[in-house]
Amino acid sequence: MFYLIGLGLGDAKDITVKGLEIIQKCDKVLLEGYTSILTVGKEILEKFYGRPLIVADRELCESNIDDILKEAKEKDIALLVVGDPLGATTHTDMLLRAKEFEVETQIVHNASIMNAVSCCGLQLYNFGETVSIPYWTDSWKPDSFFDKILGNYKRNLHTLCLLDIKVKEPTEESLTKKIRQYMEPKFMSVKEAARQIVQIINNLPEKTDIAVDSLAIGLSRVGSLDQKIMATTLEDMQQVELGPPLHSLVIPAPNLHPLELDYLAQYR
Ligand SMILES: C[S@@+](CC[C@H](N)C(=O)[O-])C[C@H]1O[C@@H](n2cnc3c(N)ncnc32)[C@H](O)[C@@H]1O
Repeated sequence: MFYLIGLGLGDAKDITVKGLEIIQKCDKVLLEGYTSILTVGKEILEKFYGRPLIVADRELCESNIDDILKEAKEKDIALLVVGDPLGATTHTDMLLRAKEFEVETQIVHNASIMNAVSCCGLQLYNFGETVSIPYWTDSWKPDSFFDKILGNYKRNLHTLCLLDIKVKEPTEESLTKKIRQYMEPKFMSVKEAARQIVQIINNLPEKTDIAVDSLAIGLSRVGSLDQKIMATTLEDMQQVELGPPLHSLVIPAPNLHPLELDYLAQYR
């Protein structure tokens, strides 16, 4: 059996009872470590679950998944995913592949940033399409996510912006010299995301509904005891420090429900 188990967002104790019981009986437990991270590290999880975990990077999950699934035909194997295993991640491909191999699967759901974002007071019903904001490089500055934010805004919908994570990427030097060397993991902050959005707005040929003085909400480490939420203009968000990762940014709709406004007031 192949299990996909969500770990939730906070710490080791956010695992469900069902998930923990499965982890404890499995032959092998993998921890997916490239689409999200918990505020606690692998060692703390291992101590809490009482068993070793194998970190599964993108290469293992994408290129070597067939080997894992073949093994899951005979053994019980679990893949642990931070948040919900199907929330804003692409793990459905694994489930389809498992079906091809006739491997039985079970999903254990948990909280995701996709629903926990409601901690800022905005109603989930009023969110539009979620966007991902990628890290810009000197030569690659995609801005199509801004059109989606604008589309939501025009329909009076909020936008959840998920921010780029870069783990185990080859360094420039390793690519040219063909050596194995990886850069330090990078997690985009609300400050960096706001800077990219402000740059897009400032480069637009004409004004749009979203301006640098539009409201934005920064969220960090949602679900953990030291989560932080801050509501301010996009311009000011460029200076906001919300501490260690992970961060998300929300661009609220222009006309908020009175309850949303009241709740948000505590974060301004
Ligand atoms: C691929 S998505 C998360 C998928 C995860 N499986 C889930 O259901 O939450 C990763 C992005 O979500 C956001 N995120 C995840 N957990 C977060 C948290 N606890 N606080 C703030 N943002 C978070 C960050 O922007 C991060 O880069």
